[in-house]
Amino acid sequence: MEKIIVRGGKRLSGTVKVEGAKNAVLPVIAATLLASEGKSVIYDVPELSDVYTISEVLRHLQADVTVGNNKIVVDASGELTIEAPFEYVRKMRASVLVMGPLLARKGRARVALPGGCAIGSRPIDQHLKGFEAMGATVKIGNGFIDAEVNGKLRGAKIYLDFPSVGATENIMMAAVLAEGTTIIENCAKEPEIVDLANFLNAMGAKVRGAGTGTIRIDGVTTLYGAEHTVIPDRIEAGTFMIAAAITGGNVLVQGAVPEHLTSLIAKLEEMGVTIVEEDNGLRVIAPDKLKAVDVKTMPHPGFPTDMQSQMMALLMKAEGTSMVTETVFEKRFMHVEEFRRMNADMKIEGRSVIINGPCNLQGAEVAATDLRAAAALILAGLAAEGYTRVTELKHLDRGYVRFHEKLAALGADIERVREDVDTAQTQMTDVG
Ligand SMILES: CC(=O)N[C@H]1[C@@H](OP(=O)(O)OP(=O)(O)OC[C@H]2O[C@@H](n3ccc(=O)[nH]c3=O)[C@H](O)[C@@H]2O)O[C@H](CO)[C@@H](O)[C@@H]1O
Ligand SMILES: C=C(OP(=O)(O)O)C(=O)O
Repeated sequence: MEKIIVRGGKRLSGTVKVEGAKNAVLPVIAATLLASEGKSVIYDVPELSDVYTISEVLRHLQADVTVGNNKIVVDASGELTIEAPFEYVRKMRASVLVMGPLLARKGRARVALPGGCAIGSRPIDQHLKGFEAMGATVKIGNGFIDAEVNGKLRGAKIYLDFPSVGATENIMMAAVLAEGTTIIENCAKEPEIVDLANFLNAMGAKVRGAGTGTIRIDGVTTLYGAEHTVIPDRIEAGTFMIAAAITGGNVLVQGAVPEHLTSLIAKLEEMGVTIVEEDNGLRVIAPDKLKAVDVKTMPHPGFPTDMQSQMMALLMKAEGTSMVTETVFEKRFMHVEEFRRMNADMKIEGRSVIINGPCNLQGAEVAATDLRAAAALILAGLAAEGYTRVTELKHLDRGYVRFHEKLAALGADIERVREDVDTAQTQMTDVG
């Protein structure tokens, strides 16, 4: 079993470079399926297990995919198949993003129904509502979603009940090759939506309004392979900003885009952290004492749910009572029990968590329950007394490239080890 072992108490300093964004590259890779002519070349692709999973999905659909050196080349100009099986969807829910492109290009898509998720039920009804509005028939049975359109998809006016990131992306990708105009209202405004729109437009699509609450798409007949550089990962950047703040450090997060991080910057400043915009990123300088604040997750430009658990780690070190309210996902608080194993003083009240800081954090053996919880437990470990051992690293590898190496380069006492269950006790003693 692999573990990250971190000994708390080191002040981080230096420079860390942010990778291309996981949540931008996955829809962009799905969108390469729309090109019936030419190859797409995507740059700044992070080396993450999710990138390998979506690449496998595309290969399964008969696209020609080459991944390496932070670049991915996709040739989808040949005959594509239409089915994304459960073995991929179970590893990564974002596999459902091939549905829009397949419907647009092939008139049919068959995608395994995503199963349960540690952060709450995650239906895709808004994606399907959009496809139906464009003329598709959607059937669910035997663990699959089958969508089919007689002829071509037709442009439609679609109002989303919630500004879902995935539904906005899937509907955009379906609409670019539809007949006529599609208008998506109450759509998501995340920077990753803008990145996808830029890539689609580079392929020859006509998408306007990305980044606002209404997107308008005029369908075109053909899309072509294009080149694109993925935006920097604002969640990875935010995670390193918190690493600096939680260790009393001074770190330059290279590649962090201030406009993508306004809510996090505002909250960190409220806590007393100094944030300086430099030419190539954000410098984060921790104060002597952190102040408690309340945080509520919201769709962009609100505070991102993908930063909620890392922020909770930081609030455990702040003086006073903080409240974190999660409004985007149903139950994204699995990390609370793990924080408690580290002596955190916090309790769940409905959709909120009350944190009484500063907590005297102690190292413990803890298990990552989802991707961001993995990062948050390591952050807590940086500020805890003694050794913290974090397991279930498959979650971390979905979204962070060489996380422990980057932290070690900033001065953290951290290593990633493989421990057999039988010898775990001995080795833990050795390390600890
Ligand atoms: C690969 C990727 O980009 N993942 C991100 C994306 O996930 P994802 O695209 O899955 O998130 P959504 O914005 O769709 O989901 C937000 C909320 O809407 C609900 N919902 C969504 C679709 C739908 O058809 N019906 C419905 O009820 C979900 O259950 C959830 O409660 O945005 C989330 C919200 O910022 C982030 O946490 C994820 O990291
Ligand atoms: C929840 C996340 O990703 P996904 O939607 O791929 O599960 C995340 O990036 O934190």
